[in-house]
Amino acid sequence: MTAADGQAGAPTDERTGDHRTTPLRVALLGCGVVGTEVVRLLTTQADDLAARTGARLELVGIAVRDTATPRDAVVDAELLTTDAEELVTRADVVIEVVGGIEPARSLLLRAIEHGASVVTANKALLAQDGPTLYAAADAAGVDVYFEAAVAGAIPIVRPVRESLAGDRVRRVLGIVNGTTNYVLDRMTSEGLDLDQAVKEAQALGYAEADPTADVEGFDAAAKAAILASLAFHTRVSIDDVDREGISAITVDDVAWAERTGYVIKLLAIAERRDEGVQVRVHPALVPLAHPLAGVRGAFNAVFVEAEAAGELMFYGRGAGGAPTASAVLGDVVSAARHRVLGGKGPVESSYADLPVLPASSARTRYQVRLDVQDRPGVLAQVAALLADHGVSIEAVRQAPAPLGPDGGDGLARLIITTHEASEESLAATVAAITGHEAVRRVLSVLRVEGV
Ligand SMILES: NC(=O)c1ccc[n+]([C@@H]2O[C@H](COP(=O)([O-])OP(=O)(O)OC[C@H]3O[C@@H](n4cnc5c(N)ncnc54)[C@H](O)[C@@H]3O)[C@@H](O)[C@H]2O)c1
Ligand SMILES: N[C@@H](CCO)C(=O)O
Ligand code: NA
Repeated sequence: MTAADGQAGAPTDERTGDHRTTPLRVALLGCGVVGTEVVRLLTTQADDLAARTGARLELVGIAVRDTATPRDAVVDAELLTTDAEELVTRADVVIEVVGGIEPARSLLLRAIEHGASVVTANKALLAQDGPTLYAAADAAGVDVYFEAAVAGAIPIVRPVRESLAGDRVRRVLGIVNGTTNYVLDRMTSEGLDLDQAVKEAQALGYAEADPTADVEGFDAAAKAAILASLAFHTRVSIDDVDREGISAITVDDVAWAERTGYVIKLLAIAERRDEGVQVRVHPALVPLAHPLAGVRGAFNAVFVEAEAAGELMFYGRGAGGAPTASAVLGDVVSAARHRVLGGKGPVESSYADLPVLPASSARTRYQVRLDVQDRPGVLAQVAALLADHGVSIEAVRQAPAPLGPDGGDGLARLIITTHEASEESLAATVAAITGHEAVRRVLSVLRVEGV
């Protein structure tokens, strides 16, 4: 089937307003949390989708691992197949919601070779090997769409790739992983420990098949790489992203954050510097007054700072079957419209080819929490260690250290917030502080962002 099939002169379906009577063949790969909701939308919105695209979207097959697995009633058992390789050769649009690198990559490449446009939610694949897919699609004259791969339902890929194509993006700062935001939120509001909160996120369908991808920041790093590539017209892979997850964050960290006017969030940060771009994912203290601090539960939010546009904020559901399926269907409609009316979606833009800078080039503020001997001169000695390393103090708070298993008597807790410092000088400072005889323990070192 070619785009020309649906152009002027084709008959119009009176009920739906279709410009053509030949349906577009849609193949679905994967029928899990997202796939099931994609089927539901394709089924329940069939007439509207036909009117919006100009052709009926006919689901011609659903590739699954096991056809005997019990499924939602919306899934027609007749459409199930375990032969994904065959299925992708007989579709105009292939939707991939299997996840992982293989066989998703081979199946998408095969679909493209056979002339299908593809829609994927697979950030892991795009962040590792997106350019291979983009090049294949470009050569075949078909589309690759991936709105669902970053921040689920939130329109963010399209705005960065298309709406801001005439501007210069300076910085992207986002909460792009629903699971970790949910977990940190539950730790903050309910005092749950990390494992309990992860189990809840899994039960709610937010977490990846292996929640390590969420907890250790791999999922957010993949999204950061995709966003950075789009924002800076430069190839950024997941290997370029400096990544730290939330597994070391304790209920104590979360409680102290709140006491000092912050909330802990896992942030994805992509910045344009004079020398190149810097992309990182890590937990950070966000001031309670900052709009990102109010992003609760599994919600996501992305700030984009562009030279002409100024600050933009995108907010909504970043995970879950139905929200993610919404983004998938939006892409399916775009790809299908091109099939009907001709034309093509955006291709990869990597012309700027900026260097990706190492993590050590990042400059940010830090908060260091430590217990010290409560005697004259200790605070001055600790302050001198920061000064020796060129790290400027913004604020110091002191409180009696809470009694712990090894006692708290005679100890004071210091919470030191710094001005901007390089990662290198901060690390050297913390090493010096840790080695000081009056310091009992350094409890945490967290970056402060969004100030
Ligand atoms: N769940 C979310 O909130 C969410 C949000 C955004 C993006 N995504 C992405 O969407 C994709 C799917 O996520 P999900 O949550 O639906 O995962 P899932 O684990 O619920 O579903 C994936 C399905 O694919 C099936 N599968 C695995 N290998 C297969 C193969 N070779 N052929 C056919 N089927 C196969 C699995 O059996 C499973 O049913 C992933 O790339 C994920 O990163 C998920
Ligand atoms: N596991 C991901 C799904 C959305 O990509 C999350 O928690 O945000
Ligand atoms: Na999105």
